[in-house]
Amino acid sequence: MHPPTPLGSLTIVTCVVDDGFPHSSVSFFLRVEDGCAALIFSTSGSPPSGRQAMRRLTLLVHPSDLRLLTIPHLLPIGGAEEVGTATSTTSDGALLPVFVFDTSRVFGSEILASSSSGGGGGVYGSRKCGPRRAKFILEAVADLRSSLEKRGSGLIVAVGRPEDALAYIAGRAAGGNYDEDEDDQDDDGSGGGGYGGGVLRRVDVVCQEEVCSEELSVDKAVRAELARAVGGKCKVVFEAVWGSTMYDPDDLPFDGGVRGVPDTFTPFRNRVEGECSIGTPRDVPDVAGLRLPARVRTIVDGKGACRASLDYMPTLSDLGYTSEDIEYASIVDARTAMPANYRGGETCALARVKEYIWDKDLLGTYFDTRNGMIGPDYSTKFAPWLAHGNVSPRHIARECRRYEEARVKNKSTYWVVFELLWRDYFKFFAKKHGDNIFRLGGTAAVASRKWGMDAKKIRAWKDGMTGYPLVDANMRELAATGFMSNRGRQNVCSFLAIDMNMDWRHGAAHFEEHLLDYDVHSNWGNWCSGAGMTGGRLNRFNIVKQSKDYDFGGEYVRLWCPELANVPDKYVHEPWKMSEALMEECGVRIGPGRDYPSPIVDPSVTPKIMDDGRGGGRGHGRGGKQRGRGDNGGRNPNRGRGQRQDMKSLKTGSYSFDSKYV
Ligand SMILES: Cc1cc2nc3c(=O)[nH]c(=O)nc-3n(C[C@H](O)[C@H](O)[C@H](O)COP(=O)(O)OP(=O)(O)OC[C@H]3O[C@@H](n4cnc5c(N)ncnc54)[C@H](O)[C@@H]3O)c2cc1C
Repeated sequence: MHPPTPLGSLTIVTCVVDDGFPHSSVSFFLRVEDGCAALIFSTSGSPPSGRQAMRRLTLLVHPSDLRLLTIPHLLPIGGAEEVGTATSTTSDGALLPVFVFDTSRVFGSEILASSSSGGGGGVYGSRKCGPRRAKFILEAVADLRSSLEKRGSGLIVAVGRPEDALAYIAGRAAGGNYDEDEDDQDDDGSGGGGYGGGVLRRVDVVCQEEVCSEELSVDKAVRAELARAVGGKCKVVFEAVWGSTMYDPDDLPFDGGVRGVPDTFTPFRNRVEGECSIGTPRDVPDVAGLRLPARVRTIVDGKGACRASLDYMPTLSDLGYTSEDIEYASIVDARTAMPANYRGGETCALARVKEYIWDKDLLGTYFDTRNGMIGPDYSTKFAPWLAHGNVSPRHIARECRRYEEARVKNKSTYWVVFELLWRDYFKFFAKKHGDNIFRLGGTAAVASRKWGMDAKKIRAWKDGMTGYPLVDANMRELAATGFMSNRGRQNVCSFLAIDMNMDWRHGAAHFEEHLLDYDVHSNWGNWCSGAGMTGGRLNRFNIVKQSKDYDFGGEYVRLWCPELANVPDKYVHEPWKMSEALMEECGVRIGPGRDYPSPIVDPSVTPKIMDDGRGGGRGHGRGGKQRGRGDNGGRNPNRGRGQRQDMKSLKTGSYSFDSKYV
């Protein structure tokens, strides 16, 4: 272990998962600077004589990024440097990382129970974070702790309201001028860490810039609580720093920056690729840069209500999950498309990047395989790790470039970076449109559409019992594994929002509960767009045609709908067309209350919504994205015939790097 930091400064890194609607997660980084209470910073670990004043405290708040590689991104490089308005010095600093599980907004038995019941507290009857993703997050936090420990640091884990936990830790680090209750008094009665009320002059909060209102409300609460806890004695400064995208918003070539981002993807892509470059991640600080303060265990001893300590790690049960949830989260379905033995965390994320790109050499064929639905290798499966900041898109883009230089450069090697650009786009899009991405009428404020609401039908969609095998297979896969292919997502989204004409937000919230890779911007942006609520033409996916195009022999459908295992290929995507005799022959009866349901919506009827003049187009989707292979809008079912041609016409673009962070 590296020796504890010398007297001078302390950095606390706090990562707060706040994974609910419309949150993703939030990490807080807190730095105490320029002198501190002696008990904390003594190099010997024992208190020097006399009391020393803590003059400055900086909180760095960074959403979603559970990886060591996040830390350098937010730290000023060597010595004094401006971080927005907050000038800080790291040369003699110490880093105290903290992760808070938000049991007041995301986890916690009351939150989880109220949402799963579909009652007043729930968001469209779905929970903010299902147990499978919660398990992934726990693994990621444990991995981060282990990485930090290997570098002589550690990770404080806490539960509760982030604002309370941070204020508690800051208060104790500040010298006992904040305590949550009497029980926290030390034996010497000095309170908190027993520092006897050192004088804190300034608290800086530097956070990752948030985009959606719930995340912003957490920031606000943190600001208020810190001000309450330590603000009477010192100045509190809050600074937001952008992160988690390949491109910096400041570099965007649109008038008004993010506010000028086009509402369709193609013009965004063309200009960004032509005029911007991808930022380069910084190196992780060395051991000296990550050193823990002495007596850190005195500051956070696990005794407070938030249980903050270097050893504490909640269980799923502590987070409010039931025994059924816990059992469900532990089951690994052999049919999963996720890579074998995947786990949350940077270690596994980097291993998957290496495996996919280098060991299995799959990057060079991604464009041709990406529309698959079975197995770990048809697409990268990077999304769950990206969503939790276990790996950065900049790192992946750099690996793609390295691969191009070492092996081959082709459409596939470009296409992964192209997909990551979609991810960037949805974050910028969410920032531009704010909470409109969560509204029924979407960013285009569509008011004309008459939505249906049928709880039983929505339940059937969620349970994979719509009678449309491709939809049902995908929904069952999601429930059983927490993953669904992009092809599947587009189809089930279109089916719920257009064919079933149900409030699309039920679908988005269901995805939010179940997806391992849930990301507020990508999920709600894709749903809003898929439902046709971002403007432009409505892009309906013809489910039967899609089934035949992408699951020709029905292998995928049979995998997830075993009732259909013996149905002949000809009928596997339209089992309702079988005669009673054929059903008998292949051992499945189709119909209400039978082995497999009949179609929930009449396959012979084009959804009414397609007649409003917006349907029939292709390539609208997320603003002109043509991944639908020319999926037709429903009026002309043959329109998609030239799909493969369309695929070929998708043009390769380019990407370049900005070396300014190297
Ligand atoms: C209705 C709907 C909801 C979605 N919800 C999410 C979500 O919550 N989180 C999420 O990460 N992706 C979401 N996506 C996008 C996409 O389906 C997944 O990113 C992808 O399927 C994940 O698998 P992969 O990592 O193998 O992707 P790959 O095909 O290997 O793509 C590489 C990476 O590019 C990014 N990417 C690819 N397609 C998209 C896209 N359309 N939008 C944004 N980023 C993209 C992802 O980060 C992905 O990991 C959604 C798509 C739809 C249609």
